[in-house]
Amino acid sequence: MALKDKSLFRQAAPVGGKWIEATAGPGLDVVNPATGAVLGRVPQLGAGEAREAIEAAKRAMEPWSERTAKERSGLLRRWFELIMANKDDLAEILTLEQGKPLTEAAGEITYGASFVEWFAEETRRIYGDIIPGHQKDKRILVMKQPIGVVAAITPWNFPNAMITRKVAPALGAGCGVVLKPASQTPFSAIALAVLAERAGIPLELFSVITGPAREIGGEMTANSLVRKVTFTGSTEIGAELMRQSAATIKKMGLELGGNAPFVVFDDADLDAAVEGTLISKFRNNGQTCVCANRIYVQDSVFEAYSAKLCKAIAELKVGDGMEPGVVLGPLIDKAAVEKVEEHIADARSLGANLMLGGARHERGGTFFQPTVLTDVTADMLIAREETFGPVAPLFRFTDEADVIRQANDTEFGLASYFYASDLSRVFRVAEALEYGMVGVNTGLISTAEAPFGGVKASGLGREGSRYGMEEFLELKYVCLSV
Ligand SMILES: NC(=O)C1=CN([C@@H]2O[C@H](COP(=O)(O)OP(=O)(O)OC[C@H]3O[C@@H](n4cnc5c(N)ncnc54)[C@H](OP(=O)(O)O)[C@@H]3O)[C@@H](O)[C@H]2O)C=CC1
Ligand SMILES: O=C(O)[C@H](O)CS(=O)(=O)O
Repeated sequence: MALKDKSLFRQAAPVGGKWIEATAGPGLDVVNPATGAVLGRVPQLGAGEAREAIEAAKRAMEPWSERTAKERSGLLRRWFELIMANKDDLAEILTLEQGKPLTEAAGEITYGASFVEWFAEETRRIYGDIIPGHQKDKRILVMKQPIGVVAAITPWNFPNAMITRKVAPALGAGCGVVLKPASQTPFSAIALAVLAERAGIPLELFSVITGPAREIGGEMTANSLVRKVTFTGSTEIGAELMRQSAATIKKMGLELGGNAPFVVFDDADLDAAVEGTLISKFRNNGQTCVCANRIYVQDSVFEAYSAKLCKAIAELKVGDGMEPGVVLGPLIDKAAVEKVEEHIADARSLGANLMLGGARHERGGTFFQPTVLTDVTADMLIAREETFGPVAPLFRFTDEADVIRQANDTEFGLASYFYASDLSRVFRVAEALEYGMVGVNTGLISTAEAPFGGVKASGLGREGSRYGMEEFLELKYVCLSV
């Protein structure tokens, strides 16, 4: 690891304002998915440290929320500036622990920092209301106040941005945060805490608890000081956390699984559609919850689109994310490879044809060939489950009403995409798709300015945009008799 600032790679975790070193007790190894080499160790913490962190965050919240919005905003801005100033180091740490190519990791750091920048600005615009009274002597005030201690649990696929997308608005709202990052990618979270402390944000407000998820999550969901649980990950775990949180009536923010349709109509710009497919399907090697998971192509353009797509995919370089020119890194682990293989085998056994790839890459390990399947049908696993890998399954369709029905035929509702030119079709289809987000003639929709989130089994709430700040606030109605 050739960091400019070696203090950013810290084998320790901040708990309630104190750093606990990995060498101080039992630790957890963190492995580079591209090589299998151990990168370093983090402390193995548990319910006790989670409780300590929650209590410290509660104590620190009072003076923190009493600071002016301008003061909190200024400290978040400073954190943003430090993240951007250390982008290269943060990107290297991210690539080494998660596997994505260095250029893509740098893009994630910029994307993650944009949430800190955005919520530094939103912090100063947490407006309340004064509503005309219902009686002559009454005045109605609506105040917005910090919800309380926030517990955040984040996944391995975006180990920087999924953290800033939660921690920045929570701190801006005046809350304290206790974070459990994914075990495969804790160093990106720890580096963010190093920089938050350096920016002047009190460390008691931002703890990182590394260790067994179920034990730590159990404390987070049971502890009554935690008033908000914000989670990004699988639908299965999101539902479990919701059940566990019910006893203490916590507000839930759930960014869960997806099964995004990507529809190419006969009036689409096919070159743009291929470009959109590459970014939507192969970003992070297909390991994002908003990746195109089912690609529907209208009959009359199927041959032209699929030929263009295969030509473009064949040029994608597979390799270690630290190598120049690599576009597709390794999958996160062996289980991810096995799920991709299961989806391909199942589809082919039910009649799908292999147009490109289809097997483990010659590099070995968890590298996989980018793959295109045709003649895919709704009865295949790949149509019903999120693949979370570099497989593009192509479906044919005839008419608009039919493809909308197919696109909506899933319990998920996170992201969806379609390419078309006719304006009335654009509005018809965008309004008919049952998803939290719709990309029209684009395969990349994620940005701090917009509300990110899903419906149905894809979750609750929104992150980013002005809506993302509301998730960490409570409304207080004051009825004033004057
Ligand atoms: N909607 C969205 O924005 C996103 C959704 N996802 C979805 O998540 C899945 C892939 O991510 P993956 O990380 O495997 O998902 P998981 O749900 O397995 O893990 C996500 C996080 O939850 C933790 N966790 C796991 N089990 C528990 C538990 N019982 N109690 C508390 N915390 C727990 C994990 O910790 P540990 O690492 O220690 O196991 C990790 O930090 C896919 O379905 C994907 O679609 C992923 C990213 C974004
Ligand atoms: O974890 C994910 O998949 C992210 O939410 C996707 S995005 O925000 O980077 O698009």
